[in-house]
Amino acid sequence: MYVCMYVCIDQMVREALRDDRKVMMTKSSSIDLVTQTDQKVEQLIIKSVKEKFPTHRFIGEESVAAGEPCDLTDFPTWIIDPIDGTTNFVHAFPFVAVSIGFCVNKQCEFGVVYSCLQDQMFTARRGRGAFCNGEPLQVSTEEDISRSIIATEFGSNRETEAIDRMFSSLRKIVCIPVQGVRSAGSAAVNMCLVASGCVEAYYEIGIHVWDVAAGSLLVTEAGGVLMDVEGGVVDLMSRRIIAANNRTLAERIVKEIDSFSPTRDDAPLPKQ
Ligand SMILES: O=P(O)(O)O[C@H]1[C@H](O)[C@@H](O)[C@H](O)[C@@H](O)[C@@H]1O
Ligand SMILES: [Mg+2]
Ligand SMILES: [Mg+2]
Repeated sequence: MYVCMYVCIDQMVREALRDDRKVMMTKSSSIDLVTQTDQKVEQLIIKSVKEKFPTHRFIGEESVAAGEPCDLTDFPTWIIDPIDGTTNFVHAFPFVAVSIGFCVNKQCEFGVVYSCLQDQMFTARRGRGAFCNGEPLQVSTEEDISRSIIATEFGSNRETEAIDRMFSSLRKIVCIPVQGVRSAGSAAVNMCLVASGCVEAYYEIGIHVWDVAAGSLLVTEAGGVLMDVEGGVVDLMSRRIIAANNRTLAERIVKEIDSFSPTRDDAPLPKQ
C-alpha cells in the first residue's frame, strides 16, 4: 500500500509542479494558500489508509479547513499535511514535503516526511531511530548557540501583535549572535534539518499539529528534544514548538522568545 501511495503522490506532486501550481483558495489570511494538489494528495492518503484501516481516525490539514474536527484522541490517528510548504510549491521553491504522523494514545508511533524535490524520505518509528533514505540520522552535537544555525518561520499571521513578538524574538536570537538563521518555508523540512544535524534548532509559533507531528518524532528519534517556547513540555496542539539538538540550546532559545498563544488546534469551533 505504502509504496503504491508514495509513487502516486510523488508523480502527482511532480506533475502539478510542472503543470498546475495555481492557488485554488486561501484560508486564514490572503497568504495562507491552498492548491488542488494539497487537496488531491490528502484525499489519496486518507482513501488509501481507510481501505486498510477503516476504523482509524484522521487529522488532515485540508479536511480540518473544510470543517472536520481537529481532535487528537487515544484512537489510532493519522495526522496529515499533504503539502507542507504550499507557498514554496506555488513558487516552485524547492522545499515541498508530504508529512504523515501516526499516533496511538496521543503518542506518535511513526512519522514520515517526504521532501519531494530532494527525493528524501525521512522516516522514524518510536524507539527505533530516524532515517533519511535508509541512512541513520543524528542531531548536531553543538552545545554553543553562538556556533549554531537556527531555523524559524513567520507563518501567515500578519496581526501586528504577533508580528512584533516574532520579530522581537528573531532580533534577540540573531544578536546572541547565532551563525545563521534559515527558513525552509516548511516546518516539516526544518525539523528534518534538525534531525539531520544541519540545523541545531527550529522554533515557531503559529504552526499546526499536522505541520509537526511527523517531524517531532524524527527529531527525538535522532537524539533531539522538543520543548514548548516557554520551556515546558511541548503540546502538539498548542501551535508552538522548539525542536532542538539538545536541552541546552532549547532552553537558550526559550530565554529569547517573546511568546504568545495562538488559538489551539483543538479549541472548540466558534458557534455558527
Ligand atoms: O500551510 P503549509 O504549507 O502546510 O505549512 C506551512 C505554513 O503554511 C506556514 O505558515 C508555516 O510557517 C510553515 O512552518 C508551515 O510548514
Ligand atoms: Mg504545513
Ligand atoms: Mg500543508
